[in-house]
Amino acid sequence: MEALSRPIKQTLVLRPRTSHSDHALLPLRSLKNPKSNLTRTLRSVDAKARTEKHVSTAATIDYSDPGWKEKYQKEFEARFSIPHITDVIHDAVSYPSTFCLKMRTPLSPDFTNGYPTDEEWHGYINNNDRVLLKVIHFSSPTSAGAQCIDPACTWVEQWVHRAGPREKIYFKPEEVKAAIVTCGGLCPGLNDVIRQIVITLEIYGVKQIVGIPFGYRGFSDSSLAEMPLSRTVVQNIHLSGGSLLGVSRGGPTVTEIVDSMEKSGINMLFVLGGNGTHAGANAIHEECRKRRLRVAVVGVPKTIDNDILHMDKTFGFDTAVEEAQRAIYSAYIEAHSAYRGIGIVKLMGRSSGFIAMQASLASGQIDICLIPEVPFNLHGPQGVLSHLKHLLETKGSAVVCVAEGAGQDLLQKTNATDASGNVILGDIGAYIQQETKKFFKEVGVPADVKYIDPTYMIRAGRANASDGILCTVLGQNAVHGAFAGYSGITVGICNTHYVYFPIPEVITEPKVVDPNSRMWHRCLTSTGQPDFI
Ligand SMILES: Nc1ncnc2c1ncn2[C@@H]1O[C@H](COP(=O)(O)OP(=O)(O)O)[C@@H](O)[C@H]1O
Ligand SMILES: O=P(O)(O)OC[C@H]1O[C@](O)(COP(=O)(O)O)[C@@H](O)[C@@H]1O
Ligand SMILES: [Mg+2]
Repeated sequence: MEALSRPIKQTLVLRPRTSHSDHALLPLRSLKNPKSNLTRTLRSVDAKARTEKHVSTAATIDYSDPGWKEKYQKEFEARFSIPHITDVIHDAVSYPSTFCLKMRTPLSPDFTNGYPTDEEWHGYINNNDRVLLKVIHFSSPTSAGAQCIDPACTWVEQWVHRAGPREKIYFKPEEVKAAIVTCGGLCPGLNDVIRQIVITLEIYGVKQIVGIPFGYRGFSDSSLAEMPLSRTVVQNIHLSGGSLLGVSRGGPTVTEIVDSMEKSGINMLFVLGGNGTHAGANAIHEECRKRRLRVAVVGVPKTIDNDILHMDKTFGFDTAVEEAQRAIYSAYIEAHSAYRGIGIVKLMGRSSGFIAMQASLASGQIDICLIPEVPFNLHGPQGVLSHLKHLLETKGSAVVCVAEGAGQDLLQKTNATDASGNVILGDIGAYIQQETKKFFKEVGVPADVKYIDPTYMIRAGRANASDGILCTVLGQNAVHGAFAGYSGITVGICNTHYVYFPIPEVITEPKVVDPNSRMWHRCLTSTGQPDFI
């Protein structure tokens, strides 16, 4: 039995998927052997491409083979095909959907008279609908932010599955017991997603909906009872931050979780969380398959850091950037009002600097933005401290925005981890504050240094309007995905369209800021900072 609190890389088994007959795009049908060497090679090529912008894959793909592009696209289709309960439960039958916005009168409680309306309604998603994952045709590997598959940066179409309600569903609503669990740290919007999942489940006709208290822990702790949920219970929960259900890190084993689900009769599980939670969700999905349970496990990515692969953004991120403005503004006012003032703001971002970068850009008050993806020196003639001295001499004050994962190489490592196995980072903000004070004392010039860490104030807030809408669409699509019979999937927004991804594809590594991207360059233009190397 394996505990849940392990580093993701040890747990993830990237497995082949079989494709459900009516949801494969016809020209790109799954390969007979999706676990071929080519699959593995291309996966690593693609991962490398994400971090290095362009790749030389001559050693792994034979570009002289006129069919290389078609092979790549087939492999891609296999990788991004979404698991379906009929992959293992071959006799699972489908029913006409009970989700039809032409039938908004309350549905009969037991559906004994059959399912609503056979009339044609053009509100469903076809299983073969797809969304393009990449929309830019880079004509050269040197183009800003270019991600290329071959050295010539050829245009290769990469399609992913469109999210939304299907005409056929694989669960009878009266036989569904749906559960929702929220794991990891807080993030604005959790309550909005819970609310939408409950409301949409009720529209399908589900009567048994429960919340699992305090993350995965709620599956094993007998003192924590399931929380019954309904539209009445969730009606106003989005007006508060946090999670109605509570959150936690660490927790029971996958076996314990699935045992508990079986005991309680849960056959739809909605899992709200980040990369760790999704690794857990995928393990639960795999265990359900192993036991041949007719269960749908669907994730909704929750990461304030916006560090999940392939998605335009995750909920809570916009709110975090907006809330960060208040901290930055306070730091600016403190610095500007002091004699030779320096304000330092630390923002969230364990491995990705999206919040720091966007908050810096939005505020226009940041002189130095430091993110995990871009190494920097603090000391020395090119270092941050020398630049701060220059800023005090030329502007009279300065404001620094640092992401929590930045400059970890400058801090002493502790190897400490939290209950989920995440490395506990050193406090880079406090370190910069101390070193700044020390530096100005040593050079014998005054500096008034103020440090603000708004992390928990930001995390605990309620979602802003744009995140509220994102949560609404994601929550609704999670329910549509489960009813359509998909499992081991997560929902996301991709090039402004909503899609389903197989979970492993979005958590192989964190999404990071590309230091060669236009957005990072815009940030540098805005701050006017030099390279600190
Ligand atoms: N590799 C993993 N496999 C299975 N479960 C995991 C894994 N990593 C984390 N978890 C579980 O997922 C939950 C949330 O993980 P955590 O890393 O704290 O937050 P997040 O989901 O936001 O990354 C915890 O209960 C943790 O035990
Ligand atoms: O104090 P906690 O709960 O461990 O959370 C701190 C961490 O949570 C985060 O907000 C991220 O949370 P997740 O791991 O849930 O995405 C980090 O930015 C921060 O380091
Ligand atoms: Mg995480």
